[in-house]
Amino acid sequence: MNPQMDDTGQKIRVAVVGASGYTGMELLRLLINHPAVEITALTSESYADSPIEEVLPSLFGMLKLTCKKFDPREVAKHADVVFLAVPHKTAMAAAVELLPLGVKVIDLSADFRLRDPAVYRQWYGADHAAPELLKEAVYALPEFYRQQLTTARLAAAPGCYPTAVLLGLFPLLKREVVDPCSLVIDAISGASGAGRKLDLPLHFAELEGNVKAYKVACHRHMPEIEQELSRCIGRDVMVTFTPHLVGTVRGILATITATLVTSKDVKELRTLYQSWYQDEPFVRILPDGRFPETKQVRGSNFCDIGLAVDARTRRVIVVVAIDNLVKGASGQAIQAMNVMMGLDERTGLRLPPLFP
Ligand SMILES: NC(=O)C1=CN([C@@H]2O[C@H](COP(=O)(O)OP(=O)(O)OC[C@H]3O[C@@H](n4cnc5c(N)ncnc54)[C@H](OP(=O)(O)O)[C@@H]3O)[C@@H](O)[C@H]2O)C=CC1
Ligand SMILES: CC(=O)N[C@@H](CCC(=O)OP(=O)(O)O)C(=O)O
Repeated sequence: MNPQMDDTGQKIRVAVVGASGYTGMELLRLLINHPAVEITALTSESYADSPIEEVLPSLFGMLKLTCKKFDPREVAKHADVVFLAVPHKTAMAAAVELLPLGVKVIDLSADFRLRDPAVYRQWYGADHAAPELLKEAVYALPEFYRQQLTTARLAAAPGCYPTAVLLGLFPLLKREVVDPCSLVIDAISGASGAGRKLDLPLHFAELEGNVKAYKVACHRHMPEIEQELSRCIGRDVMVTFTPHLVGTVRGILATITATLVTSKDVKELRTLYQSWYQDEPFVRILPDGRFPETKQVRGSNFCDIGLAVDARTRRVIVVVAIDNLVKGASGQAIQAMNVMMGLDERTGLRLPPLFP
């Protein structure tokens, strides 16, 4: 098959719901260069009837489309695939309206990530609008659910922190190299992880020069991480997860520590990771002595992983970096779309990081 077309030889018509936000914007930045895609519809509630190049001046001259208020019939008329880049709770209502109209839906929010509606209610404070769809939705981490994505009509793009943590931990847990009760995760995010909406702690004067822990022991990504780790090894896993906000724009750096239950040295662990991810285009296992940096992945779909072993404490330290808006959101969603539409998974995503 021509890797630049779907199996009918047509361009894939794509709509972005929530085009005015950060992940919507990032979807457009990447999709504009995607050779198999035509962007056909954009929605925004606050900027209805505004040309996108006015809403997002960085796209001036690159995309001649006007944002409309969300109308599922209008969106479905113009699209084969719809990305939902809107807040939790809004996304599930939109998916319920869109799916019967025959489009594929890729949701960037958390609405279809958790499989148990009771867990969703506990962490998101609302009843799920479509619990039956939770069974159908595929958790869109292509490195682990590639096969399921090939036939999916509803994909739930993982959260940004879970993406980094799961890619960093799966090989260790699958190969039973660490004690699953010993997982401690410290992760740092830039402010774009919180979206574009106005919020006092994100004001320049409060954010610049600051680093702080937040939602300590109660972040809603904890159940998402635990769900996927538990599925990975077939028994319940709990983690200690501490997110931090730092005064920068993009990037997540996650440092994961776990107690080794076998006497593996760092060379053996690196070999394990290299073989685990050898066919993965977006996971890079760094060589001995090198550790990931957010600036080395910025603007790209890469997930960089570095490893160390502290022989004194018998703990392994896994450091992971991603760009929260790319591999942590929009790039990953496009990667999932490529799989769902039978395209080469790398299409439109072969971007070197933006450095310095
Ligand atoms: N930022 C990140 O790093 C990541 C974000 N996500 C998830 O992706 C989704 C989008 O996040 P992000 O782009 O950062 O958020 P933003 O706040 O930047 O954008 C949200 C978008 O949704 C629209 N919107 C807001 N409220 C409503 C509503 N009630 N009904 C319809 N549309 C609404 C907004 O604009 P308008 O008012 O113009 O319609 C805007 O286009 C969220 O669910 C978020 O959790 C996931 C992974 C990473
Ligand atoms: C810095 C910051 O505020 N980050 C966000 C993570 C956003 C994200 O990736 O994920 P969701 O789609 O699950 O909202 C937070 O902690 O809520």
